[in-house]
Amino acid sequence: MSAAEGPLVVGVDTSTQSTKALVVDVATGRVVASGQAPHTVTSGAGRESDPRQWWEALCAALRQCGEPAHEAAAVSVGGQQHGLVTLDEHGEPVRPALLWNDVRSAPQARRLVEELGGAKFWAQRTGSVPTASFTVTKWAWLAEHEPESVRATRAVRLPHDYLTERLTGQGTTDRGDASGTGWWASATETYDEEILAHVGLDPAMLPRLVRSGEVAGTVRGSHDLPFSRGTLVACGTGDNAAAALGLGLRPGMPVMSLGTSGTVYAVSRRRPADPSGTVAGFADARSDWLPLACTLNCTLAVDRVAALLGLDREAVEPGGGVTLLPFLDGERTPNLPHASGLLYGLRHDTTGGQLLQAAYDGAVHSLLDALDLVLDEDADPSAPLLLIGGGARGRAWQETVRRLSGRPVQVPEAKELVALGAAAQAAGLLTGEDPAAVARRWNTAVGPVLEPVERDEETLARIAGVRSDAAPLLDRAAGTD
Ligand SMILES: Nc1ncnc2c1ncn2[C@@H]1O[C@H](COP(=O)(O)OP(=O)(O)O)[C@@H](O)[C@H]1O
Ligand SMILES: O=C(CO)[C@@H](O)[C@H](O)COP(=O)(O)O
Repeated sequence: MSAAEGPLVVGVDTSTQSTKALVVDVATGRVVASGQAPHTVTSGAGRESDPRQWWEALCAALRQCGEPAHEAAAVSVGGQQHGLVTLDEHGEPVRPALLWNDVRSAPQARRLVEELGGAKFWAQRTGSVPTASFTVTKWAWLAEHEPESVRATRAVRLPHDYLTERLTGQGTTDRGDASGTGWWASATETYDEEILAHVGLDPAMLPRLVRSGEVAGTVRGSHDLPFSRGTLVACGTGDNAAAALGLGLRPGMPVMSLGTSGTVYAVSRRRPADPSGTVAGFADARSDWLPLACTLNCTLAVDRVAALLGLDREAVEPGGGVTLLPFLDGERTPNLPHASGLLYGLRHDTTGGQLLQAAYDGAVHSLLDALDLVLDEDADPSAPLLLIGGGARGRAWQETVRRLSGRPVQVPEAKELVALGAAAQAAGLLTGEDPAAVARRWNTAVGPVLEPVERDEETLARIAGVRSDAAPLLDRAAGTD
C-alpha cells in the first residue's frame, strides 16, 4: 500500500445491519483501510438493537483498519436515523434502542397527528408528518408501555449521537439527524418545546445541536479505540444525509439507496412540508434540505423471498404477470404499518424466477412512486438516478430500477457512501472545506451510467392497481376482521 499524501480521517457508518469504518486520505479520497462488524436486530413484533453492540462493532471495525486508524486526525459518525436511545444517569442504555423499522408505535403516530393540529400542522412545523419510524412516536410508545423505562431515562439520543458521545463524552447531534425525530422544528431549527411538552420529554435530556463545520468534541482516552486522545470529532449525521454529503450531491440530483431501508431523496434549497406524509422533510447535514421517502422493505425483503424460493438473488426471470407487494415488515411508504406481503396473479405456469422478479418490482415501485414527490418541479426528469447502498451492487436491482424508472442509472464505484460522507465531514474540520465539496474533489460519485430503457408502464400500472384494490386488506391489522 502506498503512503498517504494528506492527513487521514475516519468515517463511520453505523447502519441497521452493521458498522463500517473507513480510513480516508484527505488529499485524494483514497480509502486506505476499512473494517466492518455486524449488529443483531430483534425479530418478531419489534425491531430493537443494543446500543452497546454498536460501540463494540465500531471498536471491532476500527481494529480491522489497523495502524492507519491510529494516525487519523479527525473522525465522524453517520448512523441509521430515528432510533430511540434512552440513557440512565451513568450514560448506560436503559433498554435496547427502538429502531426506525419498528412499527409498534403506529397507533401513537396516528394519535400524535390527531392531537396536535393534524398532518398540515406537523408538516409545517417539523417538515414531516410522523409515521411509526419517527423518534417522537417511539418515545410516546415507551411512555405508554414501559413508564418505568421513561422514569429511568436521563438522556435521549439518536444512534449516531450515542456513538459520538461515547467518543467525546458530550451529548451532541446535528440538524440532519435531529430533523428525523419529530421534535425538531424545521422552521426555526430548534427543538420544538410544544411537541416535547405534549409527549412529556424534558428538552434538557436532548443533545446539543452542533453546526456543520463545528467541532463536536475530541476523543477522550479509551483503551478500546485506536485513536489518540484529542483526535477531533465532527458532528456526524443521519445515514441518508451522510450519503448525500458522500456523493457531493447538488440540488436536483436524485438518489435511490437500496439497503435494509429503500430511500429516494434529493438535496433541495426549499424547506419541504408535504402534508400527505409521503415525503419526510429532512434537513441535510449542511444548510439545505433533504426531502426523502423511505420504505421498510427493500434488500432484506427481496432476499427473504429468494430464500423462500430457494433461489439465488440474481435468478430472476421476466414475464408472468404476477404481482408481489413485499410488505413483510409492514410499510412506511405507502404508510401501511400493519400490512404484510401480498401475492396476486399466481398461475400454474408462474416460475420461481418470475415470483422473485415480482418482489424486486414491488419494492422498486414503492420508491419510484414517491420519487416524483421528492423532486422539485423544476428537476430535470432525464437526470441519472444515482443508485447506492448494498443492493446497488446487484444486477437484478440495477435492471429493475432501470426498467421501471426509464431513467439513466448511475452506479458509483465507491461502495460506502455513508462512511465517505462522514469522512468528508471529518476532513472538513481539518481543511475548513464544505464536506460536499470535499466529496466532489474525491470524485466519489464516479461510476458507470446504464443507458435508459423504455419505462415498463404496464408493470407499474399493474402494481398500482393491485395496491389500490387491496387497500382495505393492507390497511388492516393482522388477525382482525
Ligand atoms: N451484490 C449484492 N447484490 C444484491 N444485494 C446485495 C449485494 N451485496 C449486498 N447486498 C444487500 O445489501 C444489503 C445491505 O446493504 P447496506 O446498504 O449495507 O445496508 P444497511 O445500511 O441497511 O445496513 C443486504 O441486505 C444485502 O441484501
Ligand atoms: O429511516 C430511514 C430514513 O428515514 C432509514 O433510511 C434509516 O436511516 C436506516 O437506514 P439503513 O440502515 O437502511 O441504511
